[in-house]
Amino acid sequence: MSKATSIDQREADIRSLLALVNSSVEDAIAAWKEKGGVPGLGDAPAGDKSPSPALLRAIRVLDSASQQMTFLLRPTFLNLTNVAFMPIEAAALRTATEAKIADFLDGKPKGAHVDEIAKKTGLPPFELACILRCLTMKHIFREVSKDVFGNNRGSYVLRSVDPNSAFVGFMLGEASSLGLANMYEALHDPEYGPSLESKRSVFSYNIRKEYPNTALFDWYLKHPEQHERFNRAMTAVNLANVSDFYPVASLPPDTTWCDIGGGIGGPLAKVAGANPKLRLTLQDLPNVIERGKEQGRFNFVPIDFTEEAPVEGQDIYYMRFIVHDWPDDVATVILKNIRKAMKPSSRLLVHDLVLPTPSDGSTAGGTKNSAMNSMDAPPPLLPNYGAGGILPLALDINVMALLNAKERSIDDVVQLAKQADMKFVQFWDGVESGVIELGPMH
Ligand SMILES: C[S@@+](CC[C@H](N)C(=O)[O-])C[C@H]1O[C@@H](n2cnc3c(N)ncnc32)[C@H](O)[C@@H]1O
Repeated sequence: MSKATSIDQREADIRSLLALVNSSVEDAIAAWKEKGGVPGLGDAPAGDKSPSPALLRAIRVLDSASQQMTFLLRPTFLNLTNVAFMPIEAAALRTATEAKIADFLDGKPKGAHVDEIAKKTGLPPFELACILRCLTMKHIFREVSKDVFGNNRGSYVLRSVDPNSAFVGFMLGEASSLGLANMYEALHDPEYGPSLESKRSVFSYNIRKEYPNTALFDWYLKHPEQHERFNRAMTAVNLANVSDFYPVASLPPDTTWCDIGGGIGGPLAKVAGANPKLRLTLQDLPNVIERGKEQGRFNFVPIDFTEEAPVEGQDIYYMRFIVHDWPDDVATVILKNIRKAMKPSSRLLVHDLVLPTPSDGSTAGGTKNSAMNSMDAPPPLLPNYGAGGILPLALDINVMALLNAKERSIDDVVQLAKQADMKFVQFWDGVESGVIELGPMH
């Protein structure tokens, strides 16, 4: 246990946290101004602009400092409810999303009475009012007057045309009810607990009676509606766009860029927007590629990346949120398949959430890179930013539960790359996520 701090030091720490809140708020306002100005509670969200790394950096400090500060000042039981009550908010959000309430409220600036919303959705009015009022406390919907609810910035993205609604549907649908449920029981199970195979995850445990030996992506093949929603959900993931922290715009004309496991083309469309002179290829499973074709304009080549190499001789191979979907043995096979297709100058960009590593001057693959460390939070914040740095750690649990997979540190990826005859070139920091650039070893 750490040595108890003096009362004076504790007060000083809280004031230091408040100073970090103040400075990070100014940084966040400046970052929003770059994108047109700070949004209000009632505004519709501004298009699908990706957050800048500067904004993500400011928010990381703000979340970290404000949540550490309130944790210190709140009674312990109330701190516990912050986590233990999360399923209540999640259930309310799922219900409002499934009922398409944001669609019904669209174009109604004065909102609608809960009785009217209840009639439209087939849900009972008393319960519905409880659900909507709870969500208004989190700035999702607003209560215009007693029992009259309207859309706001938080609810507008729940309209069914918006991929964010698919993301909520996926996370609070199969990811929660089949992925995160019964985690304790699955991890205790003598067959599923110790196994590292994709088809022995918590998700596979929960579906084992109906679908024995089945991993998530195989289950999706039998559930086209959820599969479609999953593919749309991925296009909602709006962290820093790769072109905001990797020099996509300055790549020479006709550079070939192959997005492996690119889904229905969300990330590739942003790459095309940053540099229209690139030659772009989208690869994914055949049925996903068919859906991607509806988005147009790329070279579409189906692939099973666990079985075959991607298109040969590309300048850049790019994978976003792919390596984190697989246990080490399969991830190595995928990297080996890509290595087969690479020419000496090819680069592989592994874009994932990156687990923090200690700031002890350690190296990735023997190459120092000062920008690669995220365990550098200013004290008294936790070195890994605590609440402000939770995303990679939370998603580490999510991919573990769904696929027996994991998020990785830079060194973890470099170790996998070595087994596939690839070496570390550089790390590109996107704050929440990052790109690990790899090249052929020989
Ligand atoms: C987490 S999603 C990421 C999609 C996209 N890269 C993005 O960031 O939005 C994983 C993708 O891997 C694809 N995938 C899964 N197994 C695959 C396989 N064996 N071969 C090719 N693609 C696969 C899925 O269809 C899905 O599009």
